[in-house]
Amino acid sequence: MLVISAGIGGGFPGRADVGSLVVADAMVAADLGSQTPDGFLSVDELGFGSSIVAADAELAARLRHELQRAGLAVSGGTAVTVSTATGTAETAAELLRRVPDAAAEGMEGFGVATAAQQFGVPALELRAISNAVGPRDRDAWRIKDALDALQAASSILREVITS
Ligand SMILES: O=C(O)c1cccc(C(=O)CC[C@H]2O[C@@H](n3cnc4c(=O)[nH]cnc43)[C@H](O)[C@@H]2O)c1
Repeated sequence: MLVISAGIGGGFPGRADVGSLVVADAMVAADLGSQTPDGFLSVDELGFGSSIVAADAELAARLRHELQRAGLAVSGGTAVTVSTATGTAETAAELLRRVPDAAAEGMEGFGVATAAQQFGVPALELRAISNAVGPRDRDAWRIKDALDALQAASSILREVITS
């Protein structure tokens, strides 16, 4: 059994371009914690749990390889999960400070991966990039391009998980 969280997402500039795919190595709840006068403390630092779930490394690597072989642009890195989509350069920079290998941003991945983990089921997160993570520019979102990339990836995904 395998749980896959797939959807559109933001891409960190220089890591994942609009229209490309990210197959995450890890899913991180990047804003789960507490603000303090001295900065953000994660749930890990607070001692309340873990903000990271690792993806199934072997499957993630195989999927990236097959997507590349099919001519699709794909990268790895961490998929951060947030409850407020990033809309400023400052927040994007803060997320990269917290999660230096962040490649994509979405709103569901960590929750899905945590549920899978609780049932002992491996998880993957696949994001097709519709927009850059940074200053909000709704007109620049390319949802159709991202959905086209996701559709192209889905048949390859099916082959990888059934082979
Ligand atoms: O209009 C907006 O500014 C806006 C802000 C947050 C979310 C939305 C959506 O309609 C999409 C939610 C959906 O898409 C994923 N997604 C896509 N890009 C991002 C992003 O840069 N940061 C976080 N989530 C993103 C998300 O996982 C949801 O599934 C519109």
